[in-house]
Amino acid sequence: MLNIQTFSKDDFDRYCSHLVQTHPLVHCMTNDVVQEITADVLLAAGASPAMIIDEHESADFAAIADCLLVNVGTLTDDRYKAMLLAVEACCRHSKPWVLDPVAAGLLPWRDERVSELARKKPTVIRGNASEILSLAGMGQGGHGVDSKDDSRDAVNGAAALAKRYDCVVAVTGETDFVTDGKRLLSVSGGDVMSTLVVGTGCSLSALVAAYCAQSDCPLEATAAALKMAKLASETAASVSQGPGSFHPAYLDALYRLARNHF
Ligand SMILES: Nc1ncnc2c1ncn2[C@@H]1O[C@H](COP(=O)(O)OP(=O)(O)OP(=O)(O)O)[C@@H](O)[C@H]1O
Ligand SMILES: Cc1ncsc1CCO
Ligand SMILES: [Mg+2]
Repeated sequence: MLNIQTFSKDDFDRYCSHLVQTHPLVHCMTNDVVQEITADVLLAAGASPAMIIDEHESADFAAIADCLLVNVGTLTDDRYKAMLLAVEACCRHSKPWVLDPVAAGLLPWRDERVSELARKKPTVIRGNASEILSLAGMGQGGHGVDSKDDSRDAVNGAAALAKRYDCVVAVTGETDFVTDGKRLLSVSGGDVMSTLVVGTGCSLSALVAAYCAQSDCPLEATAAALKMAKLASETAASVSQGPGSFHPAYLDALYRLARNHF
C-alpha cells in the first residue's frame, strides 16, 4: 500500500496559474451527452475546447492542439477509428492525452476497444471507481455509467493499472485519488450534488487533459484538475438548491477560481 499524500491548495494555485496563462487548446473526442458541459467547463476554467471528431480531421487536429481527451461514452465504429488516429498523432507529437473509460466492465465490444486504447500510452486514465476496478480486472462494472463502488476500494486497482500501462490513473468519488504507481495523492472535498449533474466526471477528464498540457508532472497536474473541480463543487453546492441550480453555479465557481489566478 502506498503512502497517501494530500494535494495542497498551494500546489493547486501554482498549476491553476499555469493553466490560465497558457490557455491550452483541448481536443475533445467525447460522448454525445456531455459536449456542452465539457466545452463550458473548459472555457470557465481558462482553457479552450474544440470538438473535432471525424477521421479525416482528428489526426491533423491532434497535432495542432495542446492535449487530447478520448471519452468512449457513446462509442461507434467510426468514432473509434477517428480516436485511434488522433491518439497515434498525439504519440508522434508527444502531446498528452487522457482516456475516460466510460462504463468499462459492462460491454465486451467496448471493453476490447478500451483495452486497445489503454495500451496506446495514455498520459492519464480518469474514471469512477467501478470503471477503474473493471479495467484493473478487479470489478464487475458499474450501474451503467454510474459507479457502484467506493473510490477508496479502487486505490489498489488504480495503482496496479498505473504500473501496467505506465501512466497516471485518477479514480474519482467522495475522495479522489491519483497515482502513477509510485506516489498516491488524495483530493478531498466537493459535494455529492456533482453526481446528480451529468458530465461532471466526463468534463473533469477534459480538465485533466488541459492541466496536463505543457506540464512535466502529469501526476500533480491531474491532482490540480481534480482539486479545482472539488473546490468549485463545494462553492456551487453552498449556493444552490438542487442539480438545476448547481449546474450554472459550478461553471461560475470554476470561472471565479480561474479568474483569481490571472
Ligand atoms: N460521493 C461524492 N461526494 C462528493 N463528490 C463526489 C462524490 N462522488 C463523485 N464526486 C465528484 O464528482 C465528480 C465526478 O466524479 P464521478 O466519479 O461521479 O465521475 P463519473 O461517474 O465519471 O461522472 P459522469 O460519468 O457523470 O461524467 C468528481 O469531481 C468527484 O470528485
Ligand atoms: C449518460 C451517459 N450515457 C452514455 S455516456 C453518458 C454520460 C455520462 O458518462
Ligand atoms: Mg464517467
